[in-house]
Amino acid sequence: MVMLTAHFQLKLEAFELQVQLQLPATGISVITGASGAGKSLLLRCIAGLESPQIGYCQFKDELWQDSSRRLFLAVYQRPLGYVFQEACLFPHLTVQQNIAYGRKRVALPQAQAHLELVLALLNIKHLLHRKPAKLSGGEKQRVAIARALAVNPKLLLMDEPLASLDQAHKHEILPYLRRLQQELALPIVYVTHSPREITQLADYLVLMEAGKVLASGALQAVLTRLDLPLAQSQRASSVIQAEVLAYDAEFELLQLKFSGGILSLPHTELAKGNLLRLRIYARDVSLSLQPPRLLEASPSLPAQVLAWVDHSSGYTTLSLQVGHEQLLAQLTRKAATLLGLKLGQTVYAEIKNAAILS
Ligand SMILES: Nc1ncnc2c1ncn2[C@@H]1O[C@H](COP(=O)(O)OP(=O)(O)OP(=O)(O)O)[C@@H](O)[C@H]1O
Repeated sequence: MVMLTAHFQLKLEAFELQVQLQLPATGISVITGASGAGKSLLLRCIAGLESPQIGYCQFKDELWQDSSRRLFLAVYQRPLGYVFQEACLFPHLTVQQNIAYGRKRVALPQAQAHLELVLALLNIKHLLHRKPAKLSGGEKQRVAIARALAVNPKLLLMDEPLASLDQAHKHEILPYLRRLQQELALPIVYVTHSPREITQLADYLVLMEAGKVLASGALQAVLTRLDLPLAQSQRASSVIQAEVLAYDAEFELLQLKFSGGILSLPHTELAKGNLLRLRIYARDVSLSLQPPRLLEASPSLPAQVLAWVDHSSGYTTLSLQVGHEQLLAQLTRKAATLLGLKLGQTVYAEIKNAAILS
C-alpha cells in the first residue's frame, strides 16, 4: 500500500530537485545519497518547509499539496513530527517543559497515554526534571524525538538524527528507533549517509543523486543492484532475515536458519525462534567451486551466480541467489577470473561473518 506520493520540482540558484516518489505505508523508508544530493531538501518539501514551483504531496488519503490546484498545507497543518541533526532543545526549559512545548496544539484525551508510551519507549522518564545542559548527546536526541512524537504525528521525518552523536551514542539510539516504529505503528522517513543505519533501519530504500531519485525499492533489492554505487563500494553488503534454530553452548555458536541453509555465528545465546536481521558484507563471502565436505565448521551454501560487475579498484562484485535471498560477494578480479564463473552456474558460498542487527 502506498503511504506517500510526492512529486516535487524545486529550482534553486545552483541546484534543482526533481523527484517523483512513492513510499510504502509501513516501516522505515530511508533516503540516502552523497552529500548535496538533495536528501534534506526532499524531506523539507514533504514537511511543507519549501515551496517548490511544482509540488504534489499526498499522505494516505490526505492531500497536502497540489500546485495545479493551488493547494498547500503549511507545515503546522501537516500531521508530522520532524527531528533534525541537532536536538535544538530550549536550554532554559526542563526536559518535561521542552516536550510539553510541542504538545500545546494537541488536546486529545488519549494524548497523555500516548505520551507515557513514548517516554517509556525512549527510556527518558527519569530525565524529565533535568535541563538539557545536564544530558548526554544521546539523551538530548531521545528527548528531541519524544518532543516530535508528543504531538501524536501520523508520519515522522528524521534528518540525520544521529549525525552529531559519537559512535557509542549512535549505538544507544538505533534500537529505540526500530522499536518506536513498531510499537507506535508509525511510518518513518529517515535521511542518512551511514551504511550501518541503512542496513539496520531501512525496510525501503531511496537512493538520490544530483536532485533525482536514482533508485528506490525494498532494502534488499536496492542493496543488491549491481548497477548502483552501493554494491560497487568496498562496504557493499546484503541483508537477510534468519531465525534462531539452536545454540551450541560448548562453542558459543548460534545456529541460524534462512531459506538458503544454516549459518553458525559466534554469539551469546538467543531464544530459539527469534527472527533476526543479518548484515553480510560482500567481502565476507568467499566462493568455491567444490561442494563442502562433511564436518566443516561453517559449511558453504549452494548459490547460483546471477550477475557480476568489475570495478576499477581491482575487485569484482557478484550477486548470488541463495535460497530465496540475494547475496553479494566481493572477490579480487583475479580470484573471480581464476574461478572462471559463468552466469547461472552453481557455486558454494562461505559466509565468513555476519552481524546481527536486530
Ligand atoms: N535554501 C537554499 N538555497 C539555495 N541552495 C540550496 C538551499 N538549500 C540547499 N541548497 C543546495 O541544494 C543542494 C542539496 O542540498 P541538501 O541539503 O538537500 O543536500 P543533502 O543531500 O541533504 O546533503 P548533506 O548530506 O550534505 O546534508 C545543495 O547543493 C545545497 O547547496
